[in-house]
Amino acid sequence: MPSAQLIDGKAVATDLRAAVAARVGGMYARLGLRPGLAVVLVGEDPASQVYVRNKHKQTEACGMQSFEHRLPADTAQADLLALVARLNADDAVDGILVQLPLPRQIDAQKVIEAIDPAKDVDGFHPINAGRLATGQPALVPCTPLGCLMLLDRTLGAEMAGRHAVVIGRSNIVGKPMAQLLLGRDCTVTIAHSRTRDLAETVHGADIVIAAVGRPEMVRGFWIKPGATVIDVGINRLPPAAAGGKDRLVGDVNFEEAKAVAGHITPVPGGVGPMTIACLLSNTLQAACARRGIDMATL
Ligand SMILES: Nc1nc2c(c(=O)[nH]1)N[C@@H](CN(C=O)c1ccc(C(=O)N[C@@H](CCC(=O)O)C(=O)O)cc1)CN2
Ligand SMILES: [Mg+2]
Repeated sequence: MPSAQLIDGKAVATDLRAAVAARVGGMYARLGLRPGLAVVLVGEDPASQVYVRNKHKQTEACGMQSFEHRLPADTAQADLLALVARLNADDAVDGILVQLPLPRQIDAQKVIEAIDPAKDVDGFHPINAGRLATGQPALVPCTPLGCLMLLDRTLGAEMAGRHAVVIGRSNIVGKPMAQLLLGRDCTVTIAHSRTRDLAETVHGADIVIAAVGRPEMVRGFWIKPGATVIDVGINRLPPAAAGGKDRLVGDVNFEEAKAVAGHITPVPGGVGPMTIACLLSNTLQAACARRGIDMATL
């Protein structure tokens, strides 16, 4: 049985963090400035706590300042908006990220729109989404940006003219991913839960991006032989046997798909590590843009 080549997101993320750290070092040496990232966590969602802790550690490890704000689960929307306003006004803060999901009393869209677009390192503000959609320089959402970097390394210029199918239409992954693929001259289909003949649609794809949030939904027989498969899903399943650990699976049935695909990302160790590395890269980009520094000179 042939087996796909694994796309090692962990290794690419390590390289990207090293490149960011080198430029952060250059910025401090030349200008005495350190980019600052503020991360806001509301509530105690266990997965979010892990992600925020990792963001803090990796921000400091690459030489940037990390400002962590933890608020109780019953925080009023007005209080969160007031904190965002303070961070917008704080010159030491180059990037602001409010960890999602937010508790239900808070309208996430209102919070996203309150962030200064110049500090919106998540790239979720409508100004950045509009810039991406119209081909202008933008802060780009971290997960799709990470997927694009993995594709650039795997396929490079061969992406042009290829059929890419994005499964999922969220503002956070599916829609920006489709824009980025268009920017690489792919022919792009956005599929979703209401798409008819999803298996057939996916079978026509040279590049599959699975971002549906349903464990192992994409089956091996859906995949065109030799296709490149990028799995964005992170689904935690109960242990397979008593006493075991939770299992993490993607949106793709990995064992089946790897027998058919040309290249595939694993879960864990594929797209996930790229998300935080791209956040650090976006923070450096925001710091340079806000301060009129040409990043290439660092
Ligand atoms: N404001 C935001 N909220 C959320 C985002 C985001 O980009 N901005 N994305 C996700 C969570 N996320 C970062 O916040 C994230 C998810 C997964 C990983 C990761 O490294 N995954 C590992 C597995 C880790 C594990 O065991 O859980 C992997 O796939 O190898 C990093 C960041 C939702 N919220
Ligand atoms: Mg992964």
